[in-house]
Amino acid sequence: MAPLWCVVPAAGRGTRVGGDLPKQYLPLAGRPLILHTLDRLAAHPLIAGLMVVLGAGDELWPSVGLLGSKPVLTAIGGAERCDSVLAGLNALPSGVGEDAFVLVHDAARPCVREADITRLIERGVLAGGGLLGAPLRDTLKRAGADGRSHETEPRDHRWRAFTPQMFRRGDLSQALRAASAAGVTVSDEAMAMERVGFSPLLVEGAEDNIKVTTAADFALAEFLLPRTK
Ligand SMILES: Nc1ccn([C@@H]2O[C@H](COP(=O)(O)OP(=O)(O)OP(=O)(O)O)[C@@H](O)[C@H]2O)c(=O)n1
Ligand SMILES: C[C@](O)(CO)[C@H](O)COP(=O)(O)O
Repeated sequence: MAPLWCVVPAAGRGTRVGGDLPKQYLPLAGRPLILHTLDRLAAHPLIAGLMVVLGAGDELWPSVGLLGSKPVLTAIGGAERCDSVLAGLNALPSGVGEDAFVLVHDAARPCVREADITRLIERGVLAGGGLLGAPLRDTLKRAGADGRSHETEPRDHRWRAFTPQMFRRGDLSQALRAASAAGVTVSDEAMAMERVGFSPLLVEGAEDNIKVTTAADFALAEFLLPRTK
């Protein structure tokens, strides 16, 4: 199989973490969070190159000092994650055809496992596209504005969505444009594809592929990093 490009949205502000710096540049085990993610992606034998999507006016990227033999390009993202992903897709090299599969992986998920990426690619290609995720394992409550549980919802057939997600470049670009034109902010690539009638394959991945979202997640990610190689 020909190696794929991976778009890495890294243009968020990390508001839920707080602080002055976007979370992707905060230290995790002594190095910027984003560097762990990019190193892991670049080391994957089925990944050809990285398209890192940065925030407008990002002055920190040059100091990241990513080393390696694979191409790393950058693009400027937008207000929402979906805008950033579309900007990254648009900026991919012309050699990446519309029919080529591309991966999208959050900069904020540094603990992704090589084996999970491989499984997503192998199964996703046959299915026309898919995403890593995991079935819900907890009882699910519907909360009211009063902070009380008003209903217990069925958890059957409910999955949490992770990244990477993988689709054909042209299909995903079109689906993201369609959502944007309709004024819908999709929270992941699969949602954009679902809206145009495609049913992405759910590929079960490790639950420790966490998204660093709050300050407390840094300690968890630091614990997980050496255990998820
Ligand atoms: N406009 C945006 C928003 C998010 N992202 C990226 O999408 C990934 C997942 O988003 P999330 O965890 O929500 O990051 P933030 O938007 O930075 O977090 P917050 O919502 O707390 O500000 C991150 O790698 C983030 O940098 C992006 O590229 N462009
Ligand atoms: C794409 C994603 O990682 C799937 O879980 C997630 O939705 C991105 O984070 P956000 O908080 O929705 O921007």
